[in-house]
Amino acid sequence: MKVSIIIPAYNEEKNIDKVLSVVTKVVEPQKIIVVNDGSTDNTLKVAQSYPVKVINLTNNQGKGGAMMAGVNYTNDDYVLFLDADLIGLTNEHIELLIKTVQDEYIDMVVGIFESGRKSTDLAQVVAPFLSGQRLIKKEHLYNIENLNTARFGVEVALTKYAHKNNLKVKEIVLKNLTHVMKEEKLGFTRGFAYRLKMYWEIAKKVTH
Ligand SMILES: O=c1ccn([C@@H]2O[C@H](COP(=O)(O)OP(=O)(O)O)[C@@H](O)[C@H]2O)c(=O)[nH]1
Ligand SMILES: O=C(O)[C@@H](COP(=O)(O)O)O[C@H]1O[C@H](CO)[C@@H](O)[C@H](O)[C@H]1O
Repeated sequence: MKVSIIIPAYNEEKNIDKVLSVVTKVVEPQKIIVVNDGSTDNTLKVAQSYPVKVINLTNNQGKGGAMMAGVNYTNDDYVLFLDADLIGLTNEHIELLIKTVQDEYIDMVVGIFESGRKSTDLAQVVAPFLSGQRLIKKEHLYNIENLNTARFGVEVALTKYAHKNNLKVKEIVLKNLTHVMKEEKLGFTRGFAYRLKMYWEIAKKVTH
């Protein structure tokens, strides 16, 4: 089974090291694709300092657009999406995600944070279908309309497609994993405003 890891990254210069230092030890470098989504910080430079493929989008496309840029680049049959701001990622997490698809012929595996931090654990208990950590058979992605413009609605679009088409989906627990929250990245006011924008992008996909 051939899997590429796709990491969409927008202004993650402070966070992406923690992810790339782990994935580059587990997976062959040519299988790792970082998509710099028009960042205005040094994300591009940091990503380029690792032995990975870096796709540089000069304008911000939103998360869905960045993910699909990676999907369109790879020839592998499966793609594993990981957020660039994970804290506590280990090779066991990556191996578990890949092994689950391999052993159980699952179409999509969704990784859920547990015992990472109370706030992020809770967010994923409430809305596991939003998780950015997921491995999926690439062919499905071409059947879903407008993923590249879905921005933060991309996970809802994937979840809805999976449900409608009776895909085999499995949620697995990723222990001791969390991520940097928007308010931590941007400060409370800007972070909260960005969160509301994300909810709007999600809501548009829920109702569409
Ligand atoms: O326009 C964007 C917004 C986000 N991201 C990336 O998508 C992932 C999830 O975004 P974020 O961490 O902001 O969302 P959260 O997990 O806080 O909801 C991260 O790797 C971001 O760098 C992106 O590539 N383009
Ligand atoms: O879990 C959530 O409610 C949101 C927000 O996370 P935080 O409140 O910033 O920890 O994060 C997820 O949702 C986004 C939209 O589906 C995904 O793109 C992110 O990858 C995911 O972490």
